[in-house]
Amino acid sequence: MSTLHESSDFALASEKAETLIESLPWLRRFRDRIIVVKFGGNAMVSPELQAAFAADMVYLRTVGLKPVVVHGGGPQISAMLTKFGIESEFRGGYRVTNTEAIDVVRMVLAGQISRELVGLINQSGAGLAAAVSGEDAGLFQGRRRGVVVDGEEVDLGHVGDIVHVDPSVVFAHLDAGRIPVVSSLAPDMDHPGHSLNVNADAAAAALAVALQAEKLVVLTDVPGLYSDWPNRDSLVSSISATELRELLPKLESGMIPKMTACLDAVDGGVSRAAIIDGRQPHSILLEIFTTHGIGTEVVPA
Ligand SMILES: Nc1ncnc2c1ncn2[C@@H]1O[C@H](COP(=O)(O)OP(=O)(O)O)[C@@H](O)[C@H]1O
Ligand SMILES: CC(=O)N[C@@H](CCC(=O)OP(=O)(O)O)C(=O)O
Repeated sequence: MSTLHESSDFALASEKAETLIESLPWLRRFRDRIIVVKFGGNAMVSPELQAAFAADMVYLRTVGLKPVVVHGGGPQISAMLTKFGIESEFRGGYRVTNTEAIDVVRMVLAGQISRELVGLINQSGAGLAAAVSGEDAGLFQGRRRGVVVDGEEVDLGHVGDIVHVDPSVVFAHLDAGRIPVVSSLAPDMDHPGHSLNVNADAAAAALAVALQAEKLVVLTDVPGLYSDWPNRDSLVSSISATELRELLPKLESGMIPKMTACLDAVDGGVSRAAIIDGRQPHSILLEIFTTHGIGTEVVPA
């Protein structure tokens, strides 16, 4: 037998009901809208968090939104490269990817992480998830890029930008009621038969623009963008595209591709972009369905 503690149970129940009611305008606003969700490798820190993420995607789809997942896997790629004895380094936030490394990148992204996420989503919502690599069905076309670090041009090897997106395959999955899970690889359009390693933040932004998504949400391992990193008092709750453009040259490492992606998305017509803490279970539900959201939001203008 269990007993009721009337006042505390009542308060807790009221709080839960208020949260549900708070979600109502957001359920209306986002109904039938596409949300691109970037799930970073650093946010996939435990099986529990991955399972919570998968359940969140099923929740979003079930209440009428259209989530599209773009996953990362930086730390997992690094671990596999180490296992194979292949060296890799990051320059300007991007992995230098030689001919040996690109095979490992593809194996980890499309062969391991994508499969795991599809499996987890399908455990929560049978048959909802479908894996799509950027190399499939003409989804992405890429072009090699270098990066300028301290004024010097650095060759990144098989690393590229997405220069063309054909989102038909993603729309087809969405129309069929599925949750597409996209890996950030692209065919190298200048070197047929070769693949490019695309930063997953950049891939998510390019896809969000092509789909004209309502929102891009990036899950990572910090609560959001710090304007004066690593000063923990400088967490930004909202920033305009103009302010972000000014801040961008002062940013470091992992935040450079992430904030560039948010800026590209908003400049490309996506209404909003947000960076949130993927280590907090169900953070995406709080971001989408509460008035103040969490993390850092990037807004146009
Ligand atoms: N200004 C900043 N604000 C927040 N995090 C920052 C900043 N500058 C650098 N970082 C680093 O960026 C990391 C997130 O990028 P990254 O490691 O590439 O994550 P992910 O795997 O999610 O893409 C954070 O863990 C943090 O260490
Ligand atoms: C060019 C480049 O750096 N590609 C990334 C692709 C994976 C990725 O972006 O994963 P996260 O989102 O977890 O960082 C890499 O090789 O790590």
